[in-house]
Amino acid sequence: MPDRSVAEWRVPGHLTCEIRCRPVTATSPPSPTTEAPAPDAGSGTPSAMHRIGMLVRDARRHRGLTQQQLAERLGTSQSAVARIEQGGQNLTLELLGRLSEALERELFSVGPAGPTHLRVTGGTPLRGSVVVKSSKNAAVALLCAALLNRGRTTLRNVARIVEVDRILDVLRSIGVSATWDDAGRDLTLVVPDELDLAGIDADAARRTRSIIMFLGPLLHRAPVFDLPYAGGCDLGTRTVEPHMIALRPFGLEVEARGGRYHAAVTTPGTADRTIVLTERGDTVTENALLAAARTDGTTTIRNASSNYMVQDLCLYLQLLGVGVEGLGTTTLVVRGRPVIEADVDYTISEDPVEAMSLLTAGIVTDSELTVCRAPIEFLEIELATLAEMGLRYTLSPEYLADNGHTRLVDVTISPSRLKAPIDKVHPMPFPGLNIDNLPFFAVIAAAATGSTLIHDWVYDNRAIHLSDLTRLGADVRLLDPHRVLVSGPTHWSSAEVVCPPALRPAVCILLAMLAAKGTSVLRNVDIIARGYEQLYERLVEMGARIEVFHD
Ligand SMILES: CC(=O)N[C@H]1[C@@H](OP(=O)(O)OP(=O)(O)OC[C@H]2O[C@@H](n3ccc(=O)[nH]c3=O)[C@H](O)[C@@H]2O)O[C@H](CO)[C@@H](O)[C@@H]1O
Ligand SMILES: C=C(OP(=O)(O)O)C(=O)O
Repeated sequence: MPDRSVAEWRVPGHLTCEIRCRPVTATSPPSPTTEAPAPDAGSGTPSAMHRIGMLVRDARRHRGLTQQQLAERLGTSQSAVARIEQGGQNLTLELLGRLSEALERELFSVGPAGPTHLRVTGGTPLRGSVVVKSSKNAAVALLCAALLNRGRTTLRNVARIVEVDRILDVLRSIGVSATWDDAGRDLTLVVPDELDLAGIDADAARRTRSIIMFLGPLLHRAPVFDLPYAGGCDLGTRTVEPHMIALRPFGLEVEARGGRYHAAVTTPGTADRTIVLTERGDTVTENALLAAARTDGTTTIRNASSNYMVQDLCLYLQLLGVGVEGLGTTTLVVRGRPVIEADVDYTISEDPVEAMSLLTAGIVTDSELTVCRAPIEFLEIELATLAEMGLRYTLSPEYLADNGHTRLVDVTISPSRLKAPIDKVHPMPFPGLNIDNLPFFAVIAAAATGSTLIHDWVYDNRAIHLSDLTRLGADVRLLDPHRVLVSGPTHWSSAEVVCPPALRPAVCILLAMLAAKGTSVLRNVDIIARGYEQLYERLVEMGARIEVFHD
């Protein structure tokens, strides 16, 4: 196999026509009428016509249409629609186009076919330096926060990731204007006087958990509204109850029914309020801040998260003229402004989780590597733990991020002989070890001598995905859904692995492949684009051998 870089693979030699099946979530409305049965997918591999038929049927049901209603939109008969869905109708491109229009969704597109896979030839060190991009989690919070502002919000240095696109799709669907600058880095948002909440892109909304952060801003915009259920990675059940508790003092009552949150808002009774969060969660703190920002009087939020994305949000709210005190602490005091109309520019700060991912890439490949613009305040415990494990690194003098607040450093790591830490590695809300950085310790622990206990008390399903590292030769024992025991050092070996359906574990497998001699294949990597911008290209620039390919 020739050694081709990602850049070369990204220029397709030819275009293929692809029928791209968009998954329909479990919350789709049930099929409302009597209709001809669709082909039985369990009876063998369905033909292309059957697959298209199933795709049409799923899309129709997702829109809540009967076969008869779809037939009317197409100007055909119900029996013709039944034939299409059974795979018994030859489809012209013209008919596929009309179907897409009638179903209001792209059923086919021209481009590289199928999901994205990686071919990774590992076992060689990386070199040079890499710059940390801005954070996914601050970006989604600020996109939701922009809904508060009647003026123009320009967000600078926005990560070009799928999670941002999903929230943008939702914002645009309700009428928000969102325009990238020519370089595609800065985003200008203008919110209309009236939002089209009925037109919300439910498909995009259901793919992200961050849609929950629409509740805080929207309670100022409409007395009743609906939002689709929040979705996201497969990390196990994630509660929304703390959000409901936090938003009740602002007059918001939410009933979850039929795949949607039905929200009703009454005017809060008191001028000032104190909210005690039952969990020190990041998005729940952000939701409380978003609700408080336009509520008259003073809101005190106790047990607030002081994590990086919350700090970015506080800084943006301050720019909007909202009084926010207690930045970086667990008590935030907000003096709301019922009308916010300000033209502001805010530069999103660097992502500590991306920084940790890039450091891990260097550590497990025994590299001399510099990770530039790492937000040190949000990596201190991680680095202290790594120092304890024997990692050799140096830090540049600190400098400020473009938001004027976040402290950055360049971290240079050197090849090190790692040993397991004496105590377990476990996350805590900031200033603890970041919950999203924990999975990377599994890969690092596999490279270290001795046994490391990794305790993910937070997510029911995230640690489970780490057992995929065994496919590459690691000794990872799942003690229970929350605890893995990793014993090293690992003699990594190449393998073919299907990407776990969770962002950080997926990246962990990729990084282990960089450490493994020989050629590995990582299948269905599209989930990585949810939170990382051009990760493969940037690793290739550091000397990694990664090819992107499609079926
Ligand atoms: C868009 C965004 O910003 N996402 C981050 C945010 O999600 P988010 O704020 O949505 O995280 P969740 O509210 O889902 O919290 C994660 C899990 O931790 C539990 N929990 C949380 C705090 C607490 O004090 N006690 C407790 O038990 C929750 O019940 C849940 O099971 O925070 C998570 C935890 O840092 C991160 O993994 C996500 O990347
Ligand atoms: C769990 C994560 O994020 P989200 O809240 O967007 O699912 C993550 O970033 O690893």
